[in-house]
Amino acid sequence: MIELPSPGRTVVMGILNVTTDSFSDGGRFLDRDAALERGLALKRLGVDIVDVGGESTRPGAARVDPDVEAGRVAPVIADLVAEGICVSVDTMRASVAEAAIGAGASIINDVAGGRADAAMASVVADAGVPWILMHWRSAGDYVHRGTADHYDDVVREVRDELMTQVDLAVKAGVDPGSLVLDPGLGFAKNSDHNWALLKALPEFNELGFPVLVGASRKRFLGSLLADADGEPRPPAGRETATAVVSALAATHGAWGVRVHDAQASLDAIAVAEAWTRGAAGR
Ligand SMILES: Nc1nc2ncc(COP(=O)(O)O)nc2c(=O)[nH]1
Repeated sequence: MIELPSPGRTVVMGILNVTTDSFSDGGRFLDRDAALERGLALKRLGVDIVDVGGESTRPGAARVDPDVEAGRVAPVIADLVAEGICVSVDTMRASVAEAAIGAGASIINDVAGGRADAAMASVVADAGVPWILMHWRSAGDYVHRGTADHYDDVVREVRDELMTQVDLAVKAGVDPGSLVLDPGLGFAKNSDHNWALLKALPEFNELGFPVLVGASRKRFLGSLLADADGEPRPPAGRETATAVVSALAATHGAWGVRVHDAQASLDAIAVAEAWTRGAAGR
């Protein structure tokens, strides 16, 4: 069983999108050398995991052929693992997860939480790797990702639906100790849904699984920081808000945060942890 990183503080997962159209960094790291350089830069900054994704999940993104997705991520993963980096693969597809594990990935980050590919659980169980189960009710429904699903009580429903995903994973032979939960901020959820889920982070922690928070540069932060004309803050202007979310996530017990600007969140988490300890040193 491959263990999750546990650095004694909130884990920082640095994002490496090897895609053409991710919402805030699409196309920058499609080149293998550029992707490796980005991964090494993240390692130098001190991230615990580099999360490699080959298919954008932004609203309206076109699906990528599974072979293309695997072809994008596997070589980059192999290069990063060769440098001693802990790598997760961001995919909803069992075939891509299998290729990623073959290339050395040690964590599966699945935005569909197993609901987009019935074969994913057996791939994870056979490989004995940690599996991040993210909540996305309409998993894989890209067309409507930008449209919020209806929730009467988003916290209760997301919590219950995540636990259903846990039950299905365990029934398929996955070790419950290898699971991480993620509320899926922005995945068919509106701003109020996202803020309610963040406020409820302690309730998710009570489920007994590590919780990952993925708020980095997301639209609900842009809406919060809209200008006097109501124009949302663009993605590049959302780094401070992202770092504050990281600090608060750390304060409220998140296992990890998934971010683009690793330095800002590493600094924010260091401040939050010193504050909580009431002392500088660990
Ligand atoms: N576990 C997890 N994975 C994710 N992958 C992609 C995105 C979309 O953001 P990106 O396009 O910046 O990667 N968000 C998440 C998230 O919130 N949680």
